[in-house]
Amino acid sequence: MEDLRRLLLCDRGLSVSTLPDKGRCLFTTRDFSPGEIILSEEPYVSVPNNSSVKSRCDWCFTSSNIKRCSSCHVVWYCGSACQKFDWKLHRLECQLLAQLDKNRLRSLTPSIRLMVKLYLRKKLEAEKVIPTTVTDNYNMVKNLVSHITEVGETQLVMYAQMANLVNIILQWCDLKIKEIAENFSKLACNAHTICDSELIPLGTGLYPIISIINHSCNPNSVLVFEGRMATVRAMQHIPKGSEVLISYIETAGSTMTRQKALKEQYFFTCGCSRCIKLGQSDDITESAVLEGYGCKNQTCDGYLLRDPESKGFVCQQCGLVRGIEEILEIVDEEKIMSEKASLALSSGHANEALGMYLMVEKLQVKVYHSSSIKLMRTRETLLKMLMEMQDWKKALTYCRLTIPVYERVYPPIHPLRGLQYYTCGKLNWFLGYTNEAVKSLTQAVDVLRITHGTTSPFMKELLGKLEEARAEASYKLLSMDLTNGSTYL
Ligand SMILES: C[S@@+](CC[C@H](N)C(=O)[O-])C[C@H]1O[C@@H](n2cnc3c(N)ncnc32)[C@H](O)[C@@H]1O
Repeated sequence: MEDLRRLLLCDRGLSVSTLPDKGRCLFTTRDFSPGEIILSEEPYVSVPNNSSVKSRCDWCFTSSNIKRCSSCHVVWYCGSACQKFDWKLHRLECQLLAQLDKNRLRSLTPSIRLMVKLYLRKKLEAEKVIPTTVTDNYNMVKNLVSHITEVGETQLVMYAQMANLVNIILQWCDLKIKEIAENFSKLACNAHTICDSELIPLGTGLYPIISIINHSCNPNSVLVFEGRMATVRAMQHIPKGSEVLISYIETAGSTMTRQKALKEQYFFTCGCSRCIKLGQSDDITESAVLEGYGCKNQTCDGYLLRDPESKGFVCQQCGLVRGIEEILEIVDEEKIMSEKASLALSSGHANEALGMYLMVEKLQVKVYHSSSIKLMRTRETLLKMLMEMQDWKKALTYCRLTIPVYERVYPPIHPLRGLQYYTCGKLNWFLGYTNEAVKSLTQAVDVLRITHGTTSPFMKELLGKLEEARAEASYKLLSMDLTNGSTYL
């Protein structure tokens, strides 16, 4: 820990301190500017979320040109370079996986594989096959919080079952189920979901230094990935002596929803600048808007609060009372339709699912506030489906409908907000709305150059698109001037 402190302090303008209510915390020892890289780290161990429909390279996570390992038939690689990087560890894993029967292979989830890889890495470090560094060694894993004493019984039983399976796979006589179970608990509150630049999950990785970073619902930094490499970037000016904070959860929800998610998975009560407002009048309003019902009068955009005197909710804008029974009737209908729609979508009946999601949206418009998160999620699903069907016009309509809610629930610099502007820009571009495309792509660049940097292939593509759109907008303007000019002649 002392070595780590010195290393981080000297090289990166960071230091590790321990606070009684938070445990280890990462602090800055110099200023960081918006978009600046605070920390980059390779995973200690990682694993892709492979499924029967899509597999990825075990090292770099690409899904292109991958081939299955010819010995174990479980792990995939995109080429000999990635296979070589992974070979020291996979050589051992390969022998173990090759021995598993069909039933065992079916229970080989990404979490189980990650744990097997963790123990194999520990063994290879002990045997000096894999060299260790101050920031890359099993002691870093030992230092992670597990919260094992706070884990509920059902979860403990599940960890024990998973530990048993790891034990069967490894076949080591000195392994203790209790220790493996505790390591599963560590993974639950320390491992990170590896995503692509568009924040689509690809797998899971354990990044021991990044795991020192605590959470805030109003973070000053963001975690993004390029392949397996994780990078924490400053989202704003971070003065020397500040704590580096990222968000562990989806921050769009109400304070109560966020706190519930943090308590359930990470066992703490967040005391960030947003969470301390819990129960204050602004917080109650925001929660009613985001997760509550809308006014019965469709032309009124008021939010509703429960009327303690009557059996209903009162619109805080026009005073209209809405009965609980009427609300529940629509909510029930919406729930049933949502379940059917999701089933149709997962069974590959895209057209049927689209019709159902449109009905869900109609019901949600009837019952929820216009800035409801549920309604926003349905519109995101519709947007995604329509894009897959290449119905750009309708997709743009739904994209536009989500933007005001994104602008309400996410701060100006937030990757999801930047990505939604990007989608809007691309759709405008496909449809030939050049000026709108320039506007949305500019908004996307303003956000994503800070959260994602400017050098990744993803960002280069975005910057190229913006340049193209700008050139076309200028060309159109010039042609219009010439046409107008010729009428005057
Ligand atoms: C990924 S670890 C972060 C590093 C951790 N503080 C440590 O000592 O290793 C996640 C755990 O840190 C603690 N934590 C993170 N953010 C916190 C916060 N804002 N307030 C209190 N505890 C927090 C919780 O115990 C949580 O389960």
